[in-house]
Order: sequence, then structure tokens, then C-alpha cells
Amino acid sequence: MVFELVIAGFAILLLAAVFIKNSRRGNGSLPPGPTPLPIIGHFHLLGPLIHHSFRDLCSSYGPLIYLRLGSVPCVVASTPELAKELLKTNDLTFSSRKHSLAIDHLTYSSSFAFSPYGPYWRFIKKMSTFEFLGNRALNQFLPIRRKELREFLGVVHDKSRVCDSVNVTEELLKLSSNIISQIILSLRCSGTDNEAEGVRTLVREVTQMFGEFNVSDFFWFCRNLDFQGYRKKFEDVHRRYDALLEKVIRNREIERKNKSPGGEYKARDLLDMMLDALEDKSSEVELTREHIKALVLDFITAATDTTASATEWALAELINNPKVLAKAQQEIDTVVGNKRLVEESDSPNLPYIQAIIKETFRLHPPIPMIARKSIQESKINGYTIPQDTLLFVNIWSIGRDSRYWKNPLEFEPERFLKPDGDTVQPASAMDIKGQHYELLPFGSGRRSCPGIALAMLELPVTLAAMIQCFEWNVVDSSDAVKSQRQCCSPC
Ligand code: HEM
Repeated sequence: MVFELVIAGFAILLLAAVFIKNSRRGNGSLPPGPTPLPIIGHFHLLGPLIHHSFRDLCSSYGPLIYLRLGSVPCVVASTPELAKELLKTNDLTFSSRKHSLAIDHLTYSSSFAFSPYGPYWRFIKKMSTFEFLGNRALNQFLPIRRKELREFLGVVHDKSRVCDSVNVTEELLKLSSNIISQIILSLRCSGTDNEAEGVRTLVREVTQMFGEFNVSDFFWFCRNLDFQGYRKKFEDVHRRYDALLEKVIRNREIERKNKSPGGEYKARDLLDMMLDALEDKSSEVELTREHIKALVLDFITAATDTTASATEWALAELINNPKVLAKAQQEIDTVVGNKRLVEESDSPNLPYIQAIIKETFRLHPPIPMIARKSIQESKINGYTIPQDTLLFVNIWSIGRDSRYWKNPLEFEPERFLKPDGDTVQPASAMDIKGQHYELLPFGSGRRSCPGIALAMLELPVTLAAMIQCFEWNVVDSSDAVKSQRQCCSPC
């Protein structure tokens, strides 16, 4: 009896699989892909690092594949040509993003980074591009970045004296979080500022929740169930975040009311800009307090881990490649010397440091796949991509593909330098602003990263200062990177 039941069950599964396969053929023009299983689709083919699994699937089924993750249809692209076709030629079609229960709960359903392409998104994009992340604002915030970098170097220095090793991961996260929370809220996490520290802790919890796998996001019949108990966690974090941000906003409103005209000048942060827009009855978009709270979360989560992880990977590669490290030290010695600390204004004269950053992005993009959702049906390479399909452009696998890169797994920053007589110039032909589809660390097109200019100011100077001030090596292989200090004079 049991045996018969097993056989019957197996037959049903097989029939369902054949049905699904035929329905793909019936549709005819979907990109190729493995046969899905009933209900779970292709989930069983994914390992813990999804970009690795997608690379393997693309090498078996082709550069553009179609998968079903539970009930969610998706396509994966893994060549620069397809990246261009999808993100440039069909930019508008793939201009949306998939929501998850975590995103909806935690960002008041008002996130900018996850909002559909429309008036609200355009309004914030304009404000971030031209105002708070524009050249003028970035110049105004230079003293903050300079002070934070010195503070960071000081902490690494002090801790390494006391403990002879430092958790660089943690310190880099504090550095990027301090910079962005001051640009956005004029708050600094110093350990004594409770509000800033509270925001930082909550943002870390939120970042973790965004990355967790929730079955309810992929199986429509689980949408209202909560097997993993996430809903309660989301509600708890949301309540604490809302209370904290409400307090920050209320304090700022009082400060604005009491401000005397011509009082002390302070660079306008994002919160000021949003409160101006909130009060402006003629503003092109009607904003709410929820929009402000969601935007703060959007920007802090988007800016913190990405910048810290890029610096950490660059450092890890330098430690593992002593010749590259020596060349970088040589460049800093020649251009900056040891009488002063390297500054952001030195970056254009440090082409090797910039090449190290690009090489780090190629091998370790902080966001390994660009994720979008289609708002309409499209034809790509002769295949039909239906509306509401999730798109993944696997920039991690493109960066390691031997068809586009010589010695793809080697860390060779020289590939980004072009000899020009005796000097080397930054390889302008390979910039990272989303025009060269072999290297897309910040994405491409209208939804590309608005923080690129800020990140590219922070990264070279942070890395150069770490090289200038300390000698680096790994002291414990169980941690990502630790430093052993031997401080030089500038810091
Ligand atoms: C090394 C640092 C960073 C990397 C590698 C990075 C990478 C990315 C990528 C790949 C995207 C998706 C782009 C696309 O879909 O085409 C993105 C979006 C975004 N990034 Fe960054 N980012 C970094 C730093 C920052 C910073 C410093 C900020 C804020 C100041 C920021 C804010 C955002 C926002 C708000 C979005 C969503 C944009 C939208 O949906 O329109 N990022 N970033």
C-alpha cells in the first residue's frame, strides 16, 4: 500500500513536471532553462551563494536563462552584451524592483530604492542627484569625511596598541555609517550619542532582515502565512525604528522653528531637504513623514555595507598580493610623502590606487547581481520576457569570465592602467559609471546607484590612508582582516 502511494505520488510529480515543461514550450519563446519541479520551481538548484548557482546554470543553459523561484518567474543574464540590452536598450522595461514582506513592513511601503519608476522616484532621484549627493553638497560635506577618516585611523591606531589586533570590518562599518548618518541626519555614532547609535543598530538589523530568505515572498499560497516567524520580528524592528526616527524628526522641527535668521551656518542635510519639501505645499510630490523615514533607511542601508565591504576586500587583496601593496605604497610615497595625510584631492594623482579599487569591484562587487523587475513584456535576443519577471544581471560572474578578462581570477590592477610614455594614466576607457558593461559595480541606467560620487570620493582616500598609516597582515585566518600596526608619521 505504502509502495503504491509512493509510486502514485512520484507519477503525479512527473506529470506535473512534464506539464510545466510543455507549457514553457507552448509559450515557445521563453529563454532556455532546466526543467522546474512542481511548486518549488528551481529552488532546489540554488546554493547559499545564489550568484554562484546562477553562474553554473548559465554555463549549462546559455547566457540568458529562465527560472521559476517558487511562483516567481525570473531571468538571469550573464554577458556584458545582454547587460547592455537589458539595462540600456530596455532600461524602462526593467525599471522596477521586486518587493518583499521585509521591505514593505520596514520601509512603510514608501521605499525609494524599491519604488516603481514614477513621480515619487523621479522627485527623489532629482533631489539626490542635484542636491544632497550633488557636487556642491559633497564639497560641503568634505570636512565631515575628513574628520571621520582621521577618527577611524585614530581608533585603529589606539586599538592596535592595546590589543595588537583590530577588527577592521567593524571599524570600516562604523566609518561608512558615521559619514552617511551625518550627511542624512547630522547625527554621529560616537557611542555617547544614543540616537545615532540607535539608528546604527537598527539599520544593521534591517540590513540583515532584507537579506534573509522568507518563503512567503516566493510562494503565493504562503503569502499570508508566517512559518518562519518573520512578521513579528519585522513589526518589532519597525516599531522601534519608527519611534526613534519620529524623535529625531521632532527635534529637528523644533530646531528649525527656533533657528534665528542668519544663525550659525550648517550644510543642509537630507532631513532638512525633505522637511522643506514636506512643508512646501506647492511641491511637485506630496510627501509624508513615512516617506522621510523610509528614505533615511534606504540611504543608510544602501551606503553602509557596500562602501565598507569594498574597502575591506581591497585591503584583503593587498594583503594577499604583497607586490601590489608595495606598488601602492610606492605611489603614495611619491605623490603624498610622509609629512601629511593623504587627502581626497590627491585621488586623481593616485591612478594605481584607483586601479586597485576597480580591480576589487571586478572580483568582489559589493552587490553581486543587479536585481530589477519588468513592468511590461519585452523581446530580448528573440525570447519573450513576460511582464513582472524578476531580472538578475550577474555582474559577479561577468567580472570573472575569461572571455572578457585575461587571467580573470588574478588580482591585477595593472589591467586598468594604460601606459602613456613614462607615466600611467587612469584607464578612462574603463570607467565605472555604467557605460562599460564588463564592469558594472554601481549598476546602469536610470536606476543606477545615486551614491557613486560619494563612494568614489570615500574609497580611494580611505584605502590610501590605511596603506599610508599602517603595515598590514593577517594575524588570525578566522577573521576576514585584522591589522598589525606599525604607524607612520602622517596619522
Ligand atoms: C561601494 C559603494 C556602493 C556600491 C558598489 C553600490 C552599488 C549599487 C548598485 C549595484 C545599485 C543597483 C543599481 C541598479 O539597479 O542598476 C545601487 C542602488 C542604490 N544605491 Fe548604491 N552602491 C554604493 C554606495 C551607495 C551610497 C554611498 C549610497 C547613498 C549615499 C547609495 C545609494 C543607493 C540607492 C538609494 C540605490 C537605489 C537607487 C534606485 O533604485 O533608483 N549607494 N547601488
